[in-house]
Amino acid sequence: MNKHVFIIGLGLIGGSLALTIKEGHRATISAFDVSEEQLKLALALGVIDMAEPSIEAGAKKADLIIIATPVKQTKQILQTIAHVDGKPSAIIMDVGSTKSDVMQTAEDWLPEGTCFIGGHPMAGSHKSGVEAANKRLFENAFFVLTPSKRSTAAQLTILKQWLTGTRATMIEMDADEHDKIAGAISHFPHLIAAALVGQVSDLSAEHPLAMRMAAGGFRDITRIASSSPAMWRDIMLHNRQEMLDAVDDWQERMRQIKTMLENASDEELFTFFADAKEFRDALPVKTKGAIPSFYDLYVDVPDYPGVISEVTKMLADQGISITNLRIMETREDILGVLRLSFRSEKDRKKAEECLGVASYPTYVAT
Ligand SMILES: NC(=O)C1=CN([C@@H]2O[C@H](COP(=O)(O)OP(=O)(O)OC[C@H]3O[C@@H](n4cnc5c(N)ncnc54)[C@H](O)[C@@H]3O)[C@@H](O)[C@H]2O)C=CC1
Ligand SMILES: O=C(O)C(=O)Cc1ccc(O)cc1
Repeated sequence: MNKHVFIIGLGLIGGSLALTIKEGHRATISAFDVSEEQLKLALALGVIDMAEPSIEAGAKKADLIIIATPVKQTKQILQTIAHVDGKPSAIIMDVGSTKSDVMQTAEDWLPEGTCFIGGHPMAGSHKSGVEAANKRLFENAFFVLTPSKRSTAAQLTILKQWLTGTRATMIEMDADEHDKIAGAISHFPHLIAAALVGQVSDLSAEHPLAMRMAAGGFRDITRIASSSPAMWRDIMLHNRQEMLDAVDDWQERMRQIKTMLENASDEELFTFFADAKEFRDALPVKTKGAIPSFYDLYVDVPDYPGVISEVTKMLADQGISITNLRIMETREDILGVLRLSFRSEKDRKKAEECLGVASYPTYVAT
């Protein structure tokens, strides 16, 4: 019999998972989202087979339930699911960026015998919404699973089979360890990126040129400051203690840097940068899917009618699919005025070559 997958919260991650599951399984995929727009768009894009009128309606018939909402909502949703008389063999998972709170809620609320396994794909983007969903989003990335008393080894194996289409590397981890590591490598960098942007934003009030001159390094290190504010607020609140510890550690590091600068200590400053470079250079090579920024290409186009259709036709003639297109409003803010998004690095490269032949300057700004 056809299996049924039910996704609650059909944005970037829910939509991307729907696409990966569709590839590998003959299952019916349905979804519920508080945003009707997201559901309509998902149906139009073929990301899901049907929309559900409520959480209860979808959860009742599902073999796999995926909660892919912001972490704050996940708690409420688990409480709703707890009252649904669903299939006894159903597996429930989430994809939230924090795990301890969610695992505790599942433990507190779900009836004995209900299977819940925490999940966190360590790949994503600063973009949100089902329109940004991409079946290659998780390729080669780590996908953390946090099994608990609420799951068996056999259920974990079944869940991994559902997720094979992600082509991610599954790792199992305790929720507290997950929150410590994710706190350091993912959550805290978001605080730093937003604080750096704040610093330059304040500076630009007096020196407007700062905004226009912000390039290279500043763009690299602050890309994630363009992420969803609501999502990151909730992640911070769910991983508050780890963030407080990280802020303490950071203040101590800044104090040491201040001393090095006050002492004009050239040797210490050199070592500070050299140590950082050594560790950074030794990070695993960024392969597709390992927390990618999407495959965007900025194209500097002249301002005359029809130029956009000229560019898109050129790419279509070469069989290169564009997944998104946006006209950037401020030329000063970014090199190039047209932002094209592609499904893969290969497509972006092909587009770069194709447009290069036609003498359009292109830029990659990750
Ligand atoms: N964005 C990213 O790069 C990553 C996000 N995550 C986690 O995945 C989860 C989802 O994130 P995204 O897909 O990026 O967010 P998103 O904003 O693209 O999608 C979330 C969806 O949930 C819906 N929603 C909100 N409250 C709801 C409710 N009560 N019931 C039903 N639907 C509801 C929203 O309308 C939206 O469509 C979050 O918990 C986030 O921490 C995990 C890995 C990467
Ligand atoms: O765009 C980026 O680099 C991200 O930071 C994506 C991301 C966001 C949330 C996660 O829990 C994991 C990855």
